[in-house]
Amino acid sequence: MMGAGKTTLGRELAERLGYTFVDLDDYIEQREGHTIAQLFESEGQEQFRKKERQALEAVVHQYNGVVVATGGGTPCFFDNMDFINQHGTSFFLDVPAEEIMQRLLASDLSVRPLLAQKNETELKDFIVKTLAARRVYYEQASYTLSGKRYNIDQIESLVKP
Ligand SMILES: Nc1ncnc2c1ncn2[C@@H]1O[C@H](COP(=O)(O)OP(=O)(O)O)[C@@H](O)[C@H]1O
Ligand SMILES: O=C(O)C1=C[C@@H](OP(=O)(O)O)[C@@H](O)[C@H](O)C1
Ligand SMILES: [Mg+2]
Repeated sequence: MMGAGKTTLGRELAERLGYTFVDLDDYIEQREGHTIAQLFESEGQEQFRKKERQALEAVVHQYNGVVVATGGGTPCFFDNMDFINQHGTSFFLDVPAEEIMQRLLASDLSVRPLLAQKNETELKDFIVKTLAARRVYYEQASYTLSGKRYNIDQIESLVKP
């Protein structure tokens, strides 16, 4: 989910493993020459999801030994979750909604177009509802990491060949 810490943890895990780190949002922004917010604004979410899937495929083919931090919506469109699991080991960061809320409120909401311009009540409502709707996709991950803090040694041991 947005704010769960995929980008932060992914970067750290890649460093530990000596793998390349790719943040899928950053990758799309570089390919397209526009920010995620601009892409949502100019083309809408449906077109963004197509670009996101294309980027996912491109990353898988481009790198060998890569940690990918997807966007929070990536697993929930097309057969992306199957694609992810066919090509790697996946992790669902199952962070409590209350903690996600705190993290997002302390961050810049404008970079996440689905959250921009929401007040605190709307944000809370959106996170709880979206998390509930997306859980069915997220739970298809190879591993679920629950809670606010993770043991990076443990995660490393799950992916180390
Ligand atoms: N384990 C953590 N504990 C507290 N704050 C965190 C943790 N991981 C990430 N954050 C913070 O939460 C926000 C969202 O993290 P980020 O890695 O961008 O999440 P995501 O990529 O899943 O949207 C950032 O401000 C980040 O600094
Ligand atoms: O959950 C989502 O639908 C989205 C999550 C974002 O990534 P993060 O999960 O890294 O914030 C980004 O891909 C876009 O704003 C849409
Ligand atoms: Mg991210």
